[in-house]
Amino acid sequence: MSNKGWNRREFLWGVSQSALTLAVLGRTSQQVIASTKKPTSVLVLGAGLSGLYTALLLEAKGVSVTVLEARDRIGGRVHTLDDLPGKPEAGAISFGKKYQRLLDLTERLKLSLEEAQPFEKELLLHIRGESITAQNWAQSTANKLTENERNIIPPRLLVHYLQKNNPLKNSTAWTDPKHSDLDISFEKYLRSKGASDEAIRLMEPTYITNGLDTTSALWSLGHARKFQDYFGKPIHIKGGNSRLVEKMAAALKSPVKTNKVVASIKSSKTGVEVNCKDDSRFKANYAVVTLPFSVLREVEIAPALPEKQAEAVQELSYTAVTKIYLKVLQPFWEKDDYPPMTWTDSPLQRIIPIRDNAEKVTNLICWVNGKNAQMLDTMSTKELSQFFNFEIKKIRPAMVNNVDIIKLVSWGKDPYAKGAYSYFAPGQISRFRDAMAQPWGRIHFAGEHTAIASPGMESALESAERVAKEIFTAIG
Ligand SMILES: Cc1cc2nc3c(=O)[nH]c(=O)nc-3n(C[C@H](O)[C@H](O)[C@H](O)COP(=O)(O)OP(=O)(O)OC[C@H]3O[C@@H](n4cnc5c(N)ncnc54)[C@H](O)[C@@H]3O)c2cc1C
Repeated sequence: MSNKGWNRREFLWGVSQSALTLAVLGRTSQQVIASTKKPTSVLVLGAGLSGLYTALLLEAKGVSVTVLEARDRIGGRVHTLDDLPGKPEAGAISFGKKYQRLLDLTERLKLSLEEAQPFEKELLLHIRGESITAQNWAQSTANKLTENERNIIPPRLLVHYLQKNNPLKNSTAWTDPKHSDLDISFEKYLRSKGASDEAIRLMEPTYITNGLDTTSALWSLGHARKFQDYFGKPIHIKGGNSRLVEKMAAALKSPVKTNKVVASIKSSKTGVEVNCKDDSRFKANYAVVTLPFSVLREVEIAPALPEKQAEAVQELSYTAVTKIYLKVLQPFWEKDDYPPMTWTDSPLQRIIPIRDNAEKVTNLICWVNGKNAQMLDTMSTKELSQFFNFEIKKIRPAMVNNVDIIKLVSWGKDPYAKGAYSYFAPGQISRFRDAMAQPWGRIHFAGEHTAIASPGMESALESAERVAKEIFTAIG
């Protein structure tokens, strides 16, 4: 996992001089191939951000790369819904000015950035069956928080507890064994910092995991530190984040092979063999696996992974996220005179407006995380639609008949993601962190779940750089 002997700038300079630039500027790729010491081939499994960036980095040094992707589209958890008004994102939405790798890539690929929609300042709270404006929250009878907490609106409680006195001073500190005493239940940690039962109840549903009790406090603090260090004003790629992965794929010498669902990976002394569900077979000197562990656990790996790594593949947690995209038929907020955004302690959790550049609401997303998302995932589309209408009648009657469900996206049910983001349960950082991304024979591992320092999309790119260095070292 270390970057010993590598200077990131030199490494990227190598890239800027070769595949990306050549492909993007249309120069011949022969010069790149000429720089290879020995002919080496690599199978990259998965065409998400980490797989595509790995492939570009390897091609830049003359490695012959084949990318295998299960879906009929590239990008994985970067997916702009081009078929919906306003082109909302199904996956990654925004990033910050310190996502250096992502910013370098967008510059090289001549993509434009623009400010992403900021978080809504005004919102309607619907708590314990009552509708309350944020301004009236502190005095509301539905507010059962303690004296120390009652001035904080429920969506800000987590920020309050996570950013106040975060013991992790930088974005890699969560991997330092000196903090392993924090690898305990996040709920227990929050209680030790004074969080009341009611604060726990309100924080639980919308947190970015499936439960406060089943999440490591160390992971949560590390995640909070990374976001604090990396984010700032949210930005995104003009026209949608899928434009980035599309351009990355187009810059590859060999097109991504889509509809290739990897079923088994074998590593031997001389190379790797990958078999896909359509019975196609691919051989190369090395494989880079970027599949989320939630999916990799169904792929046969031979020889079997070492015990701890195998446990990590089986047990790493992934957050269920279900998004219900809504078309606005009538501006219902003009009827009830509340802001368009709703935050509630009932199962629909958050209904967030999507705005165009003129701030006009184009549509809405009902964004549900964790256990509530898992509950929605058990429903048929018809049942979910009935449940949604039943719930909005209670939380926002003005919405009834004034919004229409136009799309459902469930990352939990997605067969090639099985969750939106990885996270560690209590005790898992100490058990798995060092073992989980170790190369096994000729199989190497990348993907957001294997990164250390950076969050979100940047973490996928961080992992690609690390794995490309591993392969270059292995080639010699
Ligand atoms: C709802 C949501 C919101 C997010 N918001 C943000 C945000 O605002 N900012 C941010 O920075 N990040 C955000 N992220 C996180 C970001 O999208 C991910 O960290 C990043 O895209 C992960 O890239 P990856 O390459 O590691 O994984 P993936 O993108 O999942 O790539 C893995 C690839 O492997 C493929 N695959 C799976 N199984 C197989 C198989 N058997 N055979 C072959 N291929 C297979 C998949 O189809 C996929 O293309 C969000 C993610 C989600 C889901």
